[in-house]
Amino acid sequence: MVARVLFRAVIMGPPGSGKGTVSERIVKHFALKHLSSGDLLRTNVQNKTEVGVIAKSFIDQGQLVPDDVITRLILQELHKINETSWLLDGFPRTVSQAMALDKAFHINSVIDLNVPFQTIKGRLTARWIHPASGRVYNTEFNPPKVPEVDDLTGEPLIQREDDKPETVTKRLKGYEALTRPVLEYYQNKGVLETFSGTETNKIWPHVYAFLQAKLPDVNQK
Ligand SMILES: Nc1nc2c(ncn2[C@@H]2O[C@H](COP(=O)(O)OP(=O)(O)O)[C@@H](O)[C@H]2O)c(=O)[nH]1
Ligand SMILES: Nc1ncnc2c1ncn2[C@@H]1O[C@H](COP(=O)(O)OP(=O)(O)O)[C@@H](O)[C@H]1O
Repeated sequence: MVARVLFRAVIMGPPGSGKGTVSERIVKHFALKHLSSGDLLRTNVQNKTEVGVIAKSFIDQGQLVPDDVITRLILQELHKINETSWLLDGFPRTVSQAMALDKAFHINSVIDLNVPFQTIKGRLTARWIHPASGRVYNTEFNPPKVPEVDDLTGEPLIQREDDKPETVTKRLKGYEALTRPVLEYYQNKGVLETFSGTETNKIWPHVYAFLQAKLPDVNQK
């Protein structure tokens, strides 16, 4: 019997850099399960779980949820998909989270979307999401077929409370202070792969080529 080799990847980048958009494309081509910390937290907030109630005030203020809360939540989810290759989006966001993740799993690659802050700000005010699936739209870049309606389910789209300009500014500052050191952490481990640019459509072919060298494309015609 051939042992199955699991591939564990993380996608990083400032808020609005395109992590969700690129992740959607990655999972269309490669057999990776996508786990987004933001989507998971929003589901918890909506369902008013214990974690959701704690997380809500931090998210609304553009602050990170405490390390112990998010780390427990994510590791619990990852253990549920232990037999699968995965792509983790939005976690880790602090060095302490990265160290906790390292203790539990070996990370093969970290994809870093390096998009200038100036480019990001305008994108987020035009972002609309379908909360149940995590599908992401943009009124200019990838509008839904019908305004404010999800293409696949026909359900309403929403704008995130934390995509207001003043909250975005806070989130970007938080990224600089707390998350940038995580890039250095992974750089030192030799697993960081940075993709720089201002447009997802130009960044994507490079991300695709990088992954294709490591994984079979399951969507190839
Ligand atoms: N104008 C523009 N918008 C983009 C581009 N790539 C993604 N977006 C939109 O920018 C917003 C943020 O992207 P998202 O994937 O949610 O970023 P994340 O916060 O890193 O997960 C969404 O509304 C996307 O549809 C791009 O190249 N140009
Ligand atoms: N790893 C994490 N650590 C702490 N807080 C997190 C983490 N992931 C998500 N959050 C919280 O959820 C919010 C939304 O996250 P996310 O959807 O990933 O935003 P974006 O895609 O715009 O970067 C963050 O601003 C933060 O409050």
